Amino acid sequence: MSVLPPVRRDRIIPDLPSCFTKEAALHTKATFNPRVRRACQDDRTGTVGLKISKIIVVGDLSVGKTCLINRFCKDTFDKNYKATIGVDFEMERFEVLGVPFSLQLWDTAGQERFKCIASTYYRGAQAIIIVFDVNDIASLDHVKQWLRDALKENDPTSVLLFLVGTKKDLSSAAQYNLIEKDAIKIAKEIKAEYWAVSSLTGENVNEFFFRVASLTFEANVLAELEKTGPRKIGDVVRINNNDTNLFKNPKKSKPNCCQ
Ligand SMILES: Nc1nc2c(ncn2[C@@H]2O[C@H](COP(=O)(O)OP(=O)(O)OP(=O)(O)O)[C@@H](O)[C@H]2O)c(=O)[nH]1
Ligand SMILES: [Mg+2]
Repeated sequence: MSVLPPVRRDRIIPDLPSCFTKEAALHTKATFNPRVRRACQDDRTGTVGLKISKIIVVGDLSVGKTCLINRFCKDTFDKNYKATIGVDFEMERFEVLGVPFSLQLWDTAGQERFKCIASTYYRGAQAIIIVFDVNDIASLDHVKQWLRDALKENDPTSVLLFLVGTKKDLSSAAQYNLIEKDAIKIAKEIKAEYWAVSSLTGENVNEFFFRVASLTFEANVLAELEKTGPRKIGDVVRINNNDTNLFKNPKKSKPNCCQ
């Protein structure tokens, strides 16, 4: 018997959503991998529907990490800045190709004094979302450092990377185009998929998280098929095995390493 309510209708993903730009995408295929589609049709997705995929969101202070998550999960926007202390998380349940799929979105602190608390929660991520503010070039310059820190706790060969520019509403088209060039260059260097969003207007926020859910789901199913059958040429498996069981409550307790 299921202990969970049905997935919200606006969290159902029947097709692979498009990338933001083909210039910096994890892949540019129009549909889900055929093996994944077949596995979903034939009910051969194993434990994928029972697990939670951990997604961590990192980046400089005040770039808009919390607002991004709140826009997607609660459809709210707060114009007042309240620093995240350590970490927080939200759960989002989807249905992808008819299979239930859950993401745990970990919102981490960008402020230096809370970073050591936050970094203890980096481990076991299936995707890392690195956030910068499109109006603040310094926050883009710090992206690689955030990635280095997050990868200390994760397997670089299996984790999916996303680079997200926020506060697009505050930028003129000319300013935005300028920083986009640099951002796409960095996204390509670090092999991340690039997105630009506004949590104030909601522009691209749902599209972005649907893409994160879809690509993480696809990687999970491919990893599951890898366990149960022979690999076929052309399949890309990028996932680790640190997912959490859906029926266990993640601990929110905070370590006391920071003063
Ligand atoms: N105009 C505009 N303001 C935004 C947007 N996203 C966030 N902000 C504002 O930027 C400030 C910081 O946002 P937060 O989401 O709290 O930033 P954060 O990255 O979580 O910061 P830390 O928790 O300290 O790491 C707030 O005043 C938000 O209202 C956006 O898309 N557009
Ligand atoms: Mg925050």
